[in-house]
Amino acid sequence: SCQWGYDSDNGPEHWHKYYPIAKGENQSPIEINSKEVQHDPSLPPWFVGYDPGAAKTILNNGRTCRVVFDDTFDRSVLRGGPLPGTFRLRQFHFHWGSSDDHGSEHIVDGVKYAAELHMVHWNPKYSNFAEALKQADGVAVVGVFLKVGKTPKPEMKRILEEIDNIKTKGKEAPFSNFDPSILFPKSRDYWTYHGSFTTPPCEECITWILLREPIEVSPDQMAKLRSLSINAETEPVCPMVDNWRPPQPRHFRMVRASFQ
Ligand SMILES: NS(=O)(=O)c1ccc(C(=O)NCC(F)(F)F)cc1
Ligand SMILES: [Zn+2]
Repeated sequence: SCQWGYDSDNGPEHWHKYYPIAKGENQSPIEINSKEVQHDPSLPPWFVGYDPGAAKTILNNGRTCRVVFDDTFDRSVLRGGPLPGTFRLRQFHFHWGSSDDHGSEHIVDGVKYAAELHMVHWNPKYSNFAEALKQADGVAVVGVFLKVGKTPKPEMKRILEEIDNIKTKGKEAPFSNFDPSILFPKSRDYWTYHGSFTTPPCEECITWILLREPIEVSPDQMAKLRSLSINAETEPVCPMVDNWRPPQPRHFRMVRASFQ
């Protein structure tokens, strides 16, 4: 059936059968090779104005851990950088590996990070997210790499504390008063290119803003993320790990850097 996933029988190599765009020319993720990146001095800085009160719930949807925000008005927004106008924060989620040496979706000069955080925003010039994802300029995702080091990221604590309440598919818990910009690294340097959802329906609607500087988390924090399960409560335990899509062909796309 159409239940896509990351296993050998429903994973990225199968997605095109139900979502033909998965074989498109603007798919994500991609490999970023610094040598082929074009520094664009005209790229402005990006800004966020997030209202902590917009945070609503944290859920396990059987494929990732997602935090959802109220996006019924311009309450938490992203603007600047390569974007035309302001984009509304809708949710953020993660992709990670079964061990610290892989797990990110984008790969930078051959480096695979342990995980990748995606902050998903949509263009309110379209009436809703479902409409926006059909447009080339409909969605903007800020990607942040997670690397494993000795120092835990204190700002990840609240998210990881909720993991025990959303262990299995379909579990949801209230998640309020959270400004996700505390998860950003110090530097605002970024790469940007046009791409797609990295999961079905793989729509080519995303302006990617990938931050160059990773955030550092501890081994225990990564282990906490890996303690999530993809199964429902009543089903056999199946760890939620390796929920990443491998890099897709870049084709004729330019990757621009905001930095030299
Ligand atoms: N991994 S990613 O590219 O940031 C990414 C971001 C958002 C969605 C999403 O909203 N899927 C649900 C929808 F839209 F109904 F299909 C999928 C992937
Ligand atoms: Zn994602």
